[in-house]
Amino acid sequence: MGPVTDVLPWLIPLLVVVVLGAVAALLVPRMRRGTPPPPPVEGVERPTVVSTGSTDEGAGDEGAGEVSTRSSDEGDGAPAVVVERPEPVAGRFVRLRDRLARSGSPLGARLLAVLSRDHLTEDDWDELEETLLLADVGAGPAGELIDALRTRVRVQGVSDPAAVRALLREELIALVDPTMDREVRTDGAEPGTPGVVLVVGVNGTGKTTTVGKLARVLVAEDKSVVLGAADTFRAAAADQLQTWGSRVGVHTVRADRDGADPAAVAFDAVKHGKATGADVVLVDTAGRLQNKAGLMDELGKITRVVTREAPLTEVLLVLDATTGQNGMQQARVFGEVAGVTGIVLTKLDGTAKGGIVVAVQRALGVPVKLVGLGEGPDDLAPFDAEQFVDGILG
Ligand SMILES: Nc1nc2c(ncn2[C@@H]2O[C@H](COP(=O)(O)OP(=O)(O)OP(=O)(O)O)[C@@H](O)[C@H]2O)c(=O)[nH]1
Repeated sequence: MGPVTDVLPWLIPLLVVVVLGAVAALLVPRMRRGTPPPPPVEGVERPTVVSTGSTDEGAGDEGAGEVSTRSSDEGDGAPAVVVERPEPVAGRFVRLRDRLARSGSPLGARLLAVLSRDHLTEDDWDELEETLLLADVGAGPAGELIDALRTRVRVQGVSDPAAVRALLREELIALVDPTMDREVRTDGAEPGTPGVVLVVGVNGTGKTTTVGKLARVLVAEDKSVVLGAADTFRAAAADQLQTWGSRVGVHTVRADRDGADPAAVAFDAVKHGKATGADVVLVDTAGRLQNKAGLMDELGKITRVVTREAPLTEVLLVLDATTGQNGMQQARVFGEVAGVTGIVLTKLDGTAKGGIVVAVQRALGVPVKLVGLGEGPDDLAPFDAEQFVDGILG
């Protein structure tokens, strides 16, 4: 064989590898870019704020809903991006409620253990009250529950464990208050405007995660959503939010530098949502609680600026259920400065402090609307008083 025929068997595969490499080098950056930026919004001059889509991966890997493909809808010929289909909202609390009873010594089990004793003594009633206080129900509501139970046990002469359990269930439901309106307001307040949900709370409570999970709830309800990354204080917060959004094909408006004006980002997000006919804009904020005046300035400015475009329809305060009385203090400050209309209690999974639901509603006079029951992307559920009580009774 001649030199050419000697070389051919390895030269051909080599050429194929080189050509494939060149094609991949052209395509991969384009795919990474994912959903292209939205059309420019008239009247927005601030060059510091840019709108970007992304196909990043990895926000909370557990329990993702079904995966489907949907083409990016901007029509510039960009390749299809993979988006997830979030789990339906109906039935979420039932799926997740067992997690309420999973903590070391569940509230319901401890209450029932005392209530099932024969002839309840003063000490037994004190023990019941103490159990409620340890679960962060708060002194007022705990006293009310004990008084109501004592009266009913005495008047009705209840001793059968099933009947005692039924009484306790009724009284706990009354305490959580099933009559409160827990709907998250996501419909636009005026024709042609999106619903605008401002999400506030201290860093680390699960605020950004909650905005991401809430976007999935809305997508599961076939709503079109825009996210505003107005937490410009922590560099990674906007990336984290964008990652959540991109997993369900939701666009994020964010600043191109750390420390940009949060109000400008919030404004641009709402303006973009309005211009593109989105149903809902969710705005994540930084919520640094260094002092009340600073917080009031920041949230006040965001509210003023955003409402030039569209009225706020909901202000959700995110609270970490595991922080007990500290959380209550934060709740009061935010309640005073931010006009909170609903509470999201996160990390209710695996805490014995479920009573915080009652305490925080009393302190702020607004309902718990959503609860976080895990780190999975669809572990956020609309709150329901009866399901909650059944969860803590186990
Ligand atoms: N177990 C559990 N963990 C949660 C829940 N919600 C959020 N987390 C976790 O709490 C941690 C903090 O969440 P983030 O969303 O980053 O908190 P943040 O309040 O936005 O903090 P910043 O972005 O710094 O403002 C993350 O590890 C979340 O996975 C929940 O309902 N249950």
